[in-house]
Amino acid sequence: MNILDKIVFDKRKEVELRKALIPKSQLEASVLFNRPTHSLSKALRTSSSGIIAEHKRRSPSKAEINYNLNVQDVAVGYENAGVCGMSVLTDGKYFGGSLDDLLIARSSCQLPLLRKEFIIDEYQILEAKAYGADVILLIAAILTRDDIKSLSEFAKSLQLDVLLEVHNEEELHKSIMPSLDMLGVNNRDLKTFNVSLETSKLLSNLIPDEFVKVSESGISSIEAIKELQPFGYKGFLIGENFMKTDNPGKSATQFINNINS
Ligand SMILES: O=C(O)c1ccccc1NCC(=O)[C@H](O)[C@H](O)COP(=O)(O)O
Repeated sequence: MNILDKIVFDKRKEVELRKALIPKSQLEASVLFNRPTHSLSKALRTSSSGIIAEHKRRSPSKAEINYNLNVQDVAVGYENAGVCGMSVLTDGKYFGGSLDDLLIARSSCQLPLLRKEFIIDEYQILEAKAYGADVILLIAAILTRDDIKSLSEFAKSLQLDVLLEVHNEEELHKSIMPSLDMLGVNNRDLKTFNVSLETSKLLSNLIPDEFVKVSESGISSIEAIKELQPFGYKGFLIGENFMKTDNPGKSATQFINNINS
């Protein structure tokens, strides 16, 4: 079983337990559930940097990245740096994250927040809304076209933006539909962990113009951003490069200042 299959296998069991613990009606009745959301795709269209900065303690490809930070400091630091949005990993087992991280980020900043999760069930979208997310991620590698359609339409009905992630042409072709806002190309192969910016370049002209293009993973330099911009990318999801430092907000500030100089 590859790592992605293993994550999804574990996630199915986790979601069933979560559903038994907190009924949907309780999520729908929560304070944050009916708040207005902030659109990440709209913010990216007009942003000069397009940085979506991630909170990520560990990952299957890197093991530990940073356990010495608190989410509030990271969120405030990213907001002060002028990032366009923040991604919060909520998977516990493989990334050391939680829904509480999302809630703390929500209470700490006004940025559009992406729930970075392996979403396979509508219940997780209700959780995303109840814990303060503005955007959900759908990963084409773990979903059928029918799943992508029903989950994205459900997210849109809750005024959430949808970022659909692909890694190859086949995933892209099966996924394109009007209920998506952003198409993300993951430069990391989630089965082998190989990273190459060429993936974003190769797939860019296959993404229709109505979707905001986001390049994800393995971005660690201004040169990478400058290389990807001519291919139409407006969003750049960066995790480890900021999170491996003592002060991710400061790293993001320096990064953004260099993009704009
Ligand atoms: O990061 C991993 O090792 C990973 C492994 C398996 C599934 C997903 C994984 N990462 C999720 C992400 O997409 C990244 O956290 C995100 O794009 C930021 O990447 P990076 O800047 O390289 O930390």
